[in-house]
Amino acid sequence: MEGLASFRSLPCFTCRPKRSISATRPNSLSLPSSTIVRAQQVAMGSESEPVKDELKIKEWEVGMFHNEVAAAQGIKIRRRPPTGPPKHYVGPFEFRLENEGNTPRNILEEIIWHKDTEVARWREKKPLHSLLKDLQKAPPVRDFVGALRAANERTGLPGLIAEVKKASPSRGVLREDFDPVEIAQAYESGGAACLSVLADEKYFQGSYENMAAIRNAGVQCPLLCKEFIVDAWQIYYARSKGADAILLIAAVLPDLDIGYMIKICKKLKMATLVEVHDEKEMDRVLGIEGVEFIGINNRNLETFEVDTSNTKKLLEGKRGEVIRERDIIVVGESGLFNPDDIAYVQKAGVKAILVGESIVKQSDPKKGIAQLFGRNISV
Ligand SMILES: O=C(O)c1ccccc1NCC(=O)[C@H](O)[C@H](O)COP(=O)(O)O
Repeated sequence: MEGLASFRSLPCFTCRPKRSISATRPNSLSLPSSTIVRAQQVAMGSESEPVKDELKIKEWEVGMFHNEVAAAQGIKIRRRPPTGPPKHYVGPFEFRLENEGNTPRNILEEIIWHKDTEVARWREKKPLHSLLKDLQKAPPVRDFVGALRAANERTGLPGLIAEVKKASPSRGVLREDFDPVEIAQAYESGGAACLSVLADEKYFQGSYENMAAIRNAGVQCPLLCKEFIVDAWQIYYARSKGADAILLIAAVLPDLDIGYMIKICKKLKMATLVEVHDEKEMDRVLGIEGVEFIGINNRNLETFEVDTSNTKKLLEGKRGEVIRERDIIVVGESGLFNPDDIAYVQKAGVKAILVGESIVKQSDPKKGIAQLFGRNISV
């Protein structure tokens, strides 16, 4: 597998310092090639114990600079707590009182801190050489963006990415009788072009297994692994479970991580949906090589506020022109409930939409799709 040759267990942004990060901290982020070789040995399971320890120390050192690099790009979400284990999110007021130390500043930061430790555990349990074997058995990749374009051309409406989501931090449990395969099948027969499957367990009650079950049940729609990706390992794992696309959140990942992860996805023939929420993130993302597929989230993941005019704002003027020139497919995400909402974001320039709550809550999600669009889009 060609893509695996470039996998490293070290944080990604450290290994391809295209920009002069070291200008701010000499020698801290350019790893010597011997370290990279040893990282590859660890990834392939052929290293000795002292080498493993040395690498862990190196990884920790590099991790300590992550927040610094991210902050330089305007990213407010810190990858790790400044010191010690995280406490739980305590809300904006308490944050002001307590956040001098290790309290996450908002729910997105809490999720990321949890994900960072969770993924480190997964990597220990399933190193790359073991993941490689699973990857060889993965089902063939399906064309996610192609399916959205085809749906858009067929219906004249934005292609639908229908979200299989049991719960969320902002809305709590959306559906008690949650059968992911049944919901996925209903979405498919209702005319969804693609599906988004929540993989996070702690905050969304999702799982990678739900995605594998949907794929193994014969659902034809391409699948987006809706996960908080902080490490390339998750991309390979998602592929091994049948994902055709992954999500990268610009509020969380520095530019070099995004560029590097897009390259991995290309090698795996997967699509990469890069999600932005504000103008600054959109400008950053438009400057990253290889970005072809952008999601505009109308939900502020730090405050939960939803405003569909966000999609319009980010597609106005020069940004919209660049997007059209480059034929980038834009997805309008969150807070879409009825045909007026769809018409609004379509007029703003989206060719696809990502919808969860308004359809997953319906007793018949297939009918939910027809209500969302104001007509049956499956014919
Ligand atoms: O929805 C949340 O509470 C949330 C919290 C933290 C990070 C992400 C979160 N949601 C992800 C999404 O934005 C939505 O699942 C997706 O866009 C669909 O939105 P909706 O149609 O409003 O369910």
